[in-house]
Amino acid sequence: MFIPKNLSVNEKNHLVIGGCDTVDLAKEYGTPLYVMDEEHIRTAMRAYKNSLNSFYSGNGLILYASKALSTMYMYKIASEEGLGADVVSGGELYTALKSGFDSEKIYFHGNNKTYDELEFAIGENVGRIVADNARELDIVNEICEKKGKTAKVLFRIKPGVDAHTHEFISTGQIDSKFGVAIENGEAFEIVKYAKSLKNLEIAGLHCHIGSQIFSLEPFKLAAKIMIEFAEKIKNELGVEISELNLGGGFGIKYIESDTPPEYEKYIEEVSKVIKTECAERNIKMPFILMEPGRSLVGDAGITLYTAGTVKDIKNVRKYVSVDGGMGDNPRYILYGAEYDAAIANRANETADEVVTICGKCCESGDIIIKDAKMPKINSGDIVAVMSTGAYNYSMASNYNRLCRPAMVFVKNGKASLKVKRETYEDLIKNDIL
Ligand SMILES: Cc1ncc(COP(=O)(O)O)c(C=O)c1O
Ligand SMILES: N[C@@H](CCCC[NH3+])C(=O)O
Repeated sequence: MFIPKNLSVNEKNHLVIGGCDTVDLAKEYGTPLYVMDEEHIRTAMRAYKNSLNSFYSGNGLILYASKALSTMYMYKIASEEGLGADVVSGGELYTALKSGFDSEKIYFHGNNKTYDELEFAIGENVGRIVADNARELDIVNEICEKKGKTAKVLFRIKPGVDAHTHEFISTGQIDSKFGVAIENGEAFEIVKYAKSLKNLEIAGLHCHIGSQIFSLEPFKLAAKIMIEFAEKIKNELGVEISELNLGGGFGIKYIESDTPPEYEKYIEEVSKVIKTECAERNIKMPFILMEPGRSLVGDAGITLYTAGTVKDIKNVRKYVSVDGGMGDNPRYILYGAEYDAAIANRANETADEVVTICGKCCESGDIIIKDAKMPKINSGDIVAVMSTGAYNYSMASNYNRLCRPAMVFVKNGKASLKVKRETYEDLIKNDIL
């Protein structure tokens, strides 16, 4: 059982986050409940920014990869902290804009942006379109022609780097649906093609090699390959990039044995590679973008559940069912993801049982933690699952017509509701009899 550093235990033996007693939170807002530690998020954002200032003279911008947790309040925090945002759909873009986010600082991603989405993005003057393929360039060019605008584009490049992460979240290799590869010449061809389109301005290159990565080596290798490619298009096409976007992917601690390096180290090392490679190849040092998602919000969040059925199948397994599950956290069923948990109302008890914490959906794979080492859990206990801030709410579903949980942000002992709990009415609001 591992309790992240930003959590503590109070005199009632209750788990505390952002100065708030989690048992009180569960009482006031109900369960399941997503709880986000606002100060922790802001501190992580500042750490990224400060490192960029220290190691790359501030010549860059941190973009919040909002797919990790896309809510209006999250865009507000990112904006207040001076970050840009990476959005990947019309829906994320709409949410960001509705929160008042500066469209100039929005980078629009996606491997299959629709015509409508691109028209929306260009109409709203998003800062950059990160172009995935040649078809998309044609659409962007056509929309710009119609609107009398110019779009600034980056190209999503597959640098051919193995990120050593789960197959489903590995994206830098040639066999990936995202972007164009360097190794088969497609990347070169797309830059050449873009040059021929009159309503585009080539701003630079982008890569993203995967997610939940612990080793710095793949990031450094990707940066090197991207600068080599920048040199090639400069020499052979006369295209000089002004921006290099290195994506996100930085891993976080979900369980005790996870050991992510500090992001300061990551930015320091990658900056060194860029400086050296640019100097050697006579390339102008590009404006750098980084797109962390998980590492900004992942370990800032916990989910509170109420334990219900406890089923001890002698000599087989003990199951504790909670009032949520794969609907609010599908990461076990998708990736076999591992989590740690505590009993919020008896936080300091010794973990001397092995139990499987499962959800209430009609799927045997609806598990949150398999074989968790926990103190004895009784019906009615509040179970707090750690590090659920990223890719939980954003990937939540209404499977089995469960209502998506509420989300509160906590800070200095105060909680503020930022996403309301869905109601049965919400579930049927688009149904037609
Ligand atoms: C293009 C792009 N940028 C950034 C991210 C954020 O990744 P992470 O949450 O692992 O930092 C992703 C998701 O993997 C992505 O696809
Ligand atoms: N959703 C994934 C990561 C994919 C990141 C987006 N490309 C996860 O929960 O780990």
